[in-house]
Amino acid sequence: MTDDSPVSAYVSAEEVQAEATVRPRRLAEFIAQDRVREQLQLLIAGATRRGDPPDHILLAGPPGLGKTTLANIVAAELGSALRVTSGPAIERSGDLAAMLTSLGPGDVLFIDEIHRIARPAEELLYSAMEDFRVDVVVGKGPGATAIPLDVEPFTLVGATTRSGLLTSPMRDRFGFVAHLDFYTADQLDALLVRSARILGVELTADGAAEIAGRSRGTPRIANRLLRRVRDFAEVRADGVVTLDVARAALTVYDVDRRGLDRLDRAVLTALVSSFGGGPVGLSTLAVAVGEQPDTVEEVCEPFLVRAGLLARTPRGRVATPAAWEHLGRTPPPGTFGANPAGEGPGSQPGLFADT
Ligand SMILES: Nc1ncnc2c1ncn2[C@@H]1O[C@H](COP(=O)(O)OP(=O)(O)OP(=O)(O)O)[C@@H](O)[C@H]1O
Repeated sequence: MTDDSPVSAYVSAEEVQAEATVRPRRLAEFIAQDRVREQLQLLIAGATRRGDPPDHILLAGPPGLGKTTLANIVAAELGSALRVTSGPAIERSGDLAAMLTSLGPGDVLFIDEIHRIARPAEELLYSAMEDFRVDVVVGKGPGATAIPLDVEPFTLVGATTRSGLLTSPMRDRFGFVAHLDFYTADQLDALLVRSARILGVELTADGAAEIAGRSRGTPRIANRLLRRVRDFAEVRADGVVTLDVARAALTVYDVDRRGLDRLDRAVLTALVSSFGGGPVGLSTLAVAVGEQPDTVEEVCEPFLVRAGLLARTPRGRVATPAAWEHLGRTPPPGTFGANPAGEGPGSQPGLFADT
């Protein structure tokens, strides 16, 4: 899967507007993630009763699961203004200091990809989060002076797809950490019904279930597939998204019944057809599908592993029996997972392993 794939979890610039149309505005409209919703609701209600801004909030989880949406919702529920930036956009700590000192009382500052913030800016953020104060350094060398500036009490909402990369001083300053999980097909079904209503798309129950099943547990992908299927329904059918329309449309977009795209399937097919199911090293596998190892590792593999189709073993990548089955093939005896004691390609140590 590449960034422009219909099942990429990343959002393109053109999609921002389309996403905004269906973005839930209030906690009550936010589908699933019940535990996180309940915890946030308590946090917001408690703070509102006391008249203080709530603790700083860290939202962790893979792309497209609703972190930006929740940041917007927190501000809306508090009736506060939202200021938005991202870790990579904060190049100099002075930029962050300017942003912090211009916040109004109770504002919500959303920093997306907070794990990518530069170290000097991160250090500035510590004192802002803890003491509502920043020290701005003026001048250089021995003559440099730190000027303390007050920051209005605010709530920081940080979002990260890589919570493991956050430093512990950073993580410790968040009073509330929420981990977002992938959505079940039923939850995505409900989400699609809601989005279809907002977009004015007629969607049958089996049409919704078909799209939900191919959406890789991710709301962003579900909404995107709905838009693609709507195009197909309007151009090639009578506008209604039925099971047949959804299937035909998603075939055109190369998204299979489990949500795999062309590259995902190429990886599995190479593994099964060229390497007997593995184990095979990452770089060998990447060459076989004509992609960079990074793309295979970071873009395809997380979903294939989560879907139980590929395993990363110390000896290399291995297709699971489910992968063989998904490709309509029968795994030979002794294939990984099929016969733990067995023989066959999967049991030959080091075969094809290069990394
Ligand atoms: N629980 C939900 N209910 C309804 N819609 C949702 C939900 N979660 C996400 N969405 C929709 O999915 C899309 C992606 O969500 P969002 O932009 O919040 O994801 P994200 O986790 O911030 O992604 P990224 O990490 O890439 O910024 C949006 O259009 C949003 O409306």
